[in-house]
Amino acid sequence: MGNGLSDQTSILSSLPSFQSSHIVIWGLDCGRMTTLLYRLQFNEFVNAVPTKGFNTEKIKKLHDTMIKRRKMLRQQKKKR
Ligand SMILES: Nc1nc2c(ncn2[C@@H]2O[C@H](COP(=O)(O)OP(=O)(O)OP(=O)(O)O)[C@@H](O)[C@H]2O)c(=O)[nH]1
Ligand SMILES: [Mg+2]
Repeated sequence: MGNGLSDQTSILSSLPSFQSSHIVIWGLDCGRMTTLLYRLQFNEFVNAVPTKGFNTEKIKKLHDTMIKRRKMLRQQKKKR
């Protein structure tokens, strides 16, 4: 999942538009949850070590992505 998450924008753009939200990623050991979290946060592959407890990150990229997508949609509408 970490390496395979090549088109992050398409995944994020399928989420509903929101100002902020809490998202819990929960799964089996070595399920690549940490890899996914840091891929979303830093937009790069981080070689994660097994998590003790839990990781938490505030990701502003989601909102940025929504803004970019809205701008793109507005531009597309104007062209029509
Ligand atoms: N081959 C391969 N390995 C990956 C990929 N994504 C992540 N990994 C590796 O899989 C291992 C587990 O990833 P983690 O993100 O630590 O998994 P986790 O779900 O957080 O696991 P725990 O913290 O132990 O519960 C790490 O060694 C990663 O480097 C991938 O796309 N391909
Ligand atoms: Mg982990």
